[in-house]
Amino acid sequence: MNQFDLTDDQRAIQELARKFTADAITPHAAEWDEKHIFPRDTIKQAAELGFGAIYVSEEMGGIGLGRLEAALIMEAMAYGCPSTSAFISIHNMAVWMIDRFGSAAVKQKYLPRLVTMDNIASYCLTEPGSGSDAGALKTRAVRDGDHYVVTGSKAFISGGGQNEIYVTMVRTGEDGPKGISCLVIEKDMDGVSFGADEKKLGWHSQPTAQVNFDGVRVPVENLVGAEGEGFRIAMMGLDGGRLNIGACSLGGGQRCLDEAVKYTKERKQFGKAIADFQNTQFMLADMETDLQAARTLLYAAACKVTANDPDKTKFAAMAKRLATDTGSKVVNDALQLHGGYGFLQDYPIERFWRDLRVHSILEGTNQIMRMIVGRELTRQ
Ligand SMILES: CC(C)(COP(=O)(O)OP(=O)(O)OC[C@H]1O[C@@H](n2cnc3c(N)ncnc32)[C@H](O)[C@@H]1OP(=O)(O)O)[C@@H](O)C(=O)NCCC(=O)NCCSC(=O)C1=CCCCC1
Repeated sequence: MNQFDLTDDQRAIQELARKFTADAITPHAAEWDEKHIFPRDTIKQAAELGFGAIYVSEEMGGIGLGRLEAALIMEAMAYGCPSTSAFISIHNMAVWMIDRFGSAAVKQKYLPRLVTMDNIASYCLTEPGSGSDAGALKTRAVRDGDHYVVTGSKAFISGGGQNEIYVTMVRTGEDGPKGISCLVIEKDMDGVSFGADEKKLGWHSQPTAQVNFDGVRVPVENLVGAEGEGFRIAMMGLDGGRLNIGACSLGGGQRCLDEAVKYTKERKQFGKAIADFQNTQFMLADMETDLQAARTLLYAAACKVTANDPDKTKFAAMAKRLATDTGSKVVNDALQLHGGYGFLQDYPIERFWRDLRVHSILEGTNQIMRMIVGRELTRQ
């Protein structure tokens, strides 16, 4: 695997995440998928390694690492289960928003229970009527004394109904991105309710549900950043989230490549291992090449986001687009190389095929990623 000039510390965190995956994730992932088990205990074990607060400073209980280290962790965990890795990534994105933009009071109130993952955070931007056009969201928060009164609904929320904390983008002002603010809302606040657990193609180890707010009274101190800064904060959160979703595709894709190499060396047809046919070798060669290329771009993008480089949003979008498209292509080719067996649940490929499919849709579709890159290139 590409080491991209990793430091000793980065290799150590990668090894820690790989060992955790081999011990605690890989042996159980097929069962979580088949029985739709949400592995809260395993997630708690991940938090004990610091994986619930990757970007949070050590004084606040986190491990204070950067975007490349986070990508290494997510990539390693996705080798066992892309769904569980992505779920932990989303929590980290929401926690980063609180840690980076929250007041001292809001950080003190929420971070101690989030870093341990005793409470888990959801990221609430998408609504039934606004997906790609996130700036058109309608959930309204009206100021009433020292509270906001929140009314509206959020759709496709990972952890919806299970998580305790909802980092929610709401409209406090004018139409469009500038009227949006970010609020921390708790599951147990009066007026919070949830839709049914969505039935999905993949990502079975995590719940997904609509979250509804019906006149929920949220203390003003739960505002993250100033009024009107919510869209920018949400987008900055997604710059990091998109890297991690890309990393999950790379980890899942690597697992499928490794499975395909193993299978084609064992499977015999026409009197020899199918790995000895040129067609197989060309396919495996392209899978390896494409994964390495996407990984190199993703790690470079991660360094740019950590450094707050002016090009960071463009690089995160390019990396998310390339890594998730590559993951989808690699898992599809791995399934083809497994022949009919790839279509059966006896082999892990079909689970990865289902889990990786959504990565080119969520946290910004790959069409929106191209739009971001195109806009940056043509900006006057
Ligand atoms: C790119 C986009 C389409 C942009 O839109 P517009 O044209 O309305 O807004 P525009 O004019 O581009 O911008 C407004 C202000 O905002 C600043 N800013 C934007 N990005 C950033 C950024 N990255 N960093 C800092 N500032 C940013 C921008 O500069 C502007 O400010 P200014 O007016 O200049 O002062 C945006 O809406 C987007 O991206 N959609 C995809 C949503 C989408 O990705 N969901 C995913 C939801 S989450 C999800 O899918 C999950 C699924 C599973 C569970 C977890 C979550």
